[in-house]
Amino acid sequence: MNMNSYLSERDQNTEATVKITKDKNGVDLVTLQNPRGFSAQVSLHGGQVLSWKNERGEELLFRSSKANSKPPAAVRGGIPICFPQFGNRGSLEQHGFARNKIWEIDNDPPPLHCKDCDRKAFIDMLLKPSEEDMKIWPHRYEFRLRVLLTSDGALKLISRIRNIGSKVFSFSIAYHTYFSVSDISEVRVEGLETLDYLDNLHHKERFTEQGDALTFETEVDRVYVGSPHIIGVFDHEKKRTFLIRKEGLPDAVVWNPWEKKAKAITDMGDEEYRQTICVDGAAIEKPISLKPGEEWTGRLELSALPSI
Ligand SMILES: O=P(O)(O)OC[C@H]1O[C@H](O)[C@H](O)[C@@H](O)[C@@H]1O
Repeated sequence: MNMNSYLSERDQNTEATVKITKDKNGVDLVTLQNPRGFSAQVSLHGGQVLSWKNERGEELLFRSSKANSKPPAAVRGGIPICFPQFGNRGSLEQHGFARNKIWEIDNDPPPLHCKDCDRKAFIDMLLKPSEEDMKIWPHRYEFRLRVLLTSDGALKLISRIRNIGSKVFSFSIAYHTYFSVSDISEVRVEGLETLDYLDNLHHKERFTEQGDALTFETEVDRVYVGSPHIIGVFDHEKKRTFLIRKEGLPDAVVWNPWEKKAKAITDMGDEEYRQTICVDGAAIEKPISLKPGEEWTGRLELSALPSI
């Protein structure tokens, strides 16, 4: 696209919009667009962000060509929400059930302090347990998720989880963010140097990160504990930097399946591991405990910037 057509297209979009359509499985699909032409798509299946595009229409999140979008399958790509369990660290199914459920649109959410919400490119969703769900995880909760596109194109996910039952419960959570990258060999992750991590490839044993920035030459499947509020993912080939800002999410997961694991995964193309890196804001090592009536808030903000 040349600069003139880009500018005239941008000028036409002066308002933030929220559109709700149905996907091929009849599930609501919410499209957010900001005045600059950034867009995001969120499915009520899993409350999952499936797409995030910049003002030039370039996709910033990876989604596998083999992704199965039929509920209750988990969609491989975008930002699946792992709740109330991460991985196999508990008795529930892998990554908990939130990503498999159909969420509802929350038309009347409790007030939320949010400085970017005046531009209206956001959607509120809600997940509550059914009586069937209570047999699997016997806790009464309300999980509210706001997905928001800011006026400069950042994607924010704000979660509020409230204990509305009469017993304490605890949970883990991860925003399992599949970034789209040119090639994994071009990627560097900064902000995790010298931190301790739990290595899922070595029985969750604890190690300390030695090197400088993280680069990839083999499978990586780690939970970095107590990580900083900002992590950077640099893509040298695309000259793009993703910044991950997080609050209330002390840990960070880094995952790339590499070749062998990718071949074993049926909903991922053999070579597609090269086009993605998962870097998640998460709370895993110390599960979050909520007494009756208590609420937890976690915020994730993703921005995509040109590399300097
Ligand atoms: O295949 P999934 O259930 O979506 O999980 C994909 C991956 O998620 C996390 O990164 C885990 O640490 C990995 O062990 C797992 O392979």
